[in-house]
Amino acid sequence: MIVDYLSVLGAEDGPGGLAWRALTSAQQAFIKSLPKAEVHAHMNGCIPLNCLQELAIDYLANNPTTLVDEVQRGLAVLEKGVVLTEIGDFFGLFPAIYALTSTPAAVKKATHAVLSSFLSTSPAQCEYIELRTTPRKTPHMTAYEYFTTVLDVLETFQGRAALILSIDRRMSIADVKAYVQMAKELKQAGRAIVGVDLCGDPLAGDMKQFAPILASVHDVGLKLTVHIAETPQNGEEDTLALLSAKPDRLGHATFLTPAAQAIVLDRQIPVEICLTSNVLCKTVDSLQDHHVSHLLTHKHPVVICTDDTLPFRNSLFEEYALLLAPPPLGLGLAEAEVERLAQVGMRTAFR
Ligand SMILES: CNc1ncnc2c1ncn2[C@@H]1O[C@H](COP(=O)(O)O)[C@@H](O)[C@H]1O
Repeated sequence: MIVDYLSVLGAEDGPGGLAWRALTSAQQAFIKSLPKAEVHAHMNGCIPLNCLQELAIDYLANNPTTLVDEVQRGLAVLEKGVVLTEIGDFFGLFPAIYALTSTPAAVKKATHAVLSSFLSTSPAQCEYIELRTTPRKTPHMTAYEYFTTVLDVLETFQGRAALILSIDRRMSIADVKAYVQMAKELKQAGRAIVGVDLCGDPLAGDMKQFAPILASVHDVGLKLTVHIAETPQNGEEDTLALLSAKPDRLGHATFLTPAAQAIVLDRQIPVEICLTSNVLCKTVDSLQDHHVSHLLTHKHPVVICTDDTLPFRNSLFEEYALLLAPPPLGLGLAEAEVERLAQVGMRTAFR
């Protein structure tokens, strides 16, 4: 049975909210008690809505003309709840969010709010988070200032958080080289950066050109994770090029071809699984059809993550509820299996 989320969703509910409420209080307590790691969370995709609304008040007061319509439209969509026809619609949400995080003060506030939403709730959503973000130049700061502002705030969480630098598939090769170099220098300077990610529009960029640059992060002890085979249009060439960079984890890995899948299973490359994200972006037909089940039958390492809590309105507790709740709201896994997956998550962290 496929759940028709649109007909059952309340303003605050995603698939995970429904799964969470289908659990007994003992099961909810069990999920809360598990030590967990969040390793696939995009900073600008995880800003709590109330923080974004506060940033919008400042922004609209200080920018009487620039992008006001776009920001108001974007905020209205996020407030109402995002409904996506396909994954391409998702990337259209970010210009409004980016307008609101374009000064160092706004970035500081947003970073603190994101990390607090994972680490400072009671109980915390996770013990440890690897947050990722894309260096971004704005009229108010350089990409280096943006990235180190996030890093400065993150380091105040003292070992409970580390940063991954995201490379966007839409970047020029010159930018990819420059940002990979930035990541290496920050790592060598002893900052709390543990890896590099590849993300963004799944169909942009020539991955054959990106792969050797991405692979070079290993030279300084950084780890590599790549969004891979996220859509059916990602061909085998694209996927194999990314695998040639020897990634240490994979994001999504939804549409691996048999040849790619053989490599992933053979090398035991852990896969970051974002159930709500995949269901709402419609890259999987339903939770029951999600590729995580296939990976689990192969006892392949997977780590359960949130991806973008702002548009998807999910939490790490709810993602775990999707594992435990009985079908069709969840996958109906046994508690021992859910606990094992939480442990895999802690082990696959890059720290
Ligand atoms: C749904 N799955 C996804 N697939 C691919 N890229 C994604 C993504 N979710 C988020 N991003 C990437 O992360 C950026 C926002 O965070 P940062 O500005 O980096 O902090 C988006 O612009 C997109 O490039």
